[in-house]
Amino acid sequence: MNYFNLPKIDLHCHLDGSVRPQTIIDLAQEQSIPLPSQDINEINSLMIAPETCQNLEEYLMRFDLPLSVMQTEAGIERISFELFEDAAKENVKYFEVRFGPQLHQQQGLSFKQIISSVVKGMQRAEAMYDIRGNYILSILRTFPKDNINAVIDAGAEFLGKGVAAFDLAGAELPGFCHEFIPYAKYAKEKGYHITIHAGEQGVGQNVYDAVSLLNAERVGHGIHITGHQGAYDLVKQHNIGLETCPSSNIQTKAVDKLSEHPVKAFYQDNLPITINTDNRTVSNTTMTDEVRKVMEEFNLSREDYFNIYKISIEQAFASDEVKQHLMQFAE
Ligand SMILES: O=c1[nH]cnc2c1ncn2[C@@H]1O[C@H](CO)[C@@H](O)[C@H]1O
Ligand SMILES: [Zn+2]
Repeated sequence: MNYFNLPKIDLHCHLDGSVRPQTIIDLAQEQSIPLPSQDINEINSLMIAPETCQNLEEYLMRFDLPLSVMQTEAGIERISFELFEDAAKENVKYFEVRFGPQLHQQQGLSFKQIISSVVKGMQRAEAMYDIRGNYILSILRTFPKDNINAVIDAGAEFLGKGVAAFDLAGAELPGFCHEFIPYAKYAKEKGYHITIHAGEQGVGQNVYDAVSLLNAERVGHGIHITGHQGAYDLVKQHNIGLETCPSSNIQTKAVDKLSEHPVKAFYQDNLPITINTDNRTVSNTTMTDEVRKVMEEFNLSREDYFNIYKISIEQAFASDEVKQHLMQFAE
């Protein structure tokens, strides 16, 4: 099967984990930021999470370098444009990209400037290529909470105009959802969709909490509902979208190897799974690669692929018009 040509939908991809290595070099030069090396291969290898990565925390250390050049409006706009361009060129037709506005204030940008820059970059790509998109605002779970509502307020102006959802990301501790109830509620009241990273690092209860306490409509990863019947049943009953990211899960040791990934078992049990990249640079992947890996490892057919494509449309935080457009590519 020609995986490159298949129409694809990516609902879980981080902007800062998906920066082109050459862009890091260019922007560092423009902004006089010292880099550990000027060699593109060296920069590339500093950005990719190594095989020896032991957990999510080690994986997350790869984000400091790209974030150092994502502190100006022009830099953020360019990186956003390039990510949508890269995705469009491998036939991603709809793309939801997430990022943490709190991570882009090292040089004093306001949340409005930051969010407006990512949206501008996306819109520039939408005008040039056959791709549609939306942004998801990720709050870092380990950061102080005093500016979360300010992020939500700044993003609310862009709802329906490039921003669609609220997310929690970063290191995953058991029981984290309890601390975020008022923020998720506020985001929902403002009109955000809700997706939450949960059940990535072993704790199925976190998925249960994300759905029951935070009103999550989708969860990032969610694979550890396998060990928690209550969470599994809740996901099934409420048709909660599971944003699976197979390569990332292997790097962070969420699963030991692809054959042990529950994506196929979930699919066979009619759970709404989607296939996504998580971090194109840090996980050294593309949608073409993720789709190929899953389909070949689990012997999925073309019909299975288009079933998953349609699940992704159903789970997308997109307008009805965009969903209809995406249905044109379905078989
Ligand atoms: O797989 C993941 N699980 C949890 N957090 C993540 C993952 N990938 C990236 N980030 C976190 O999200 C922030 C905003 O994009 C990144 O800076 C990183 O800390
Ligand atoms: Zn993620």
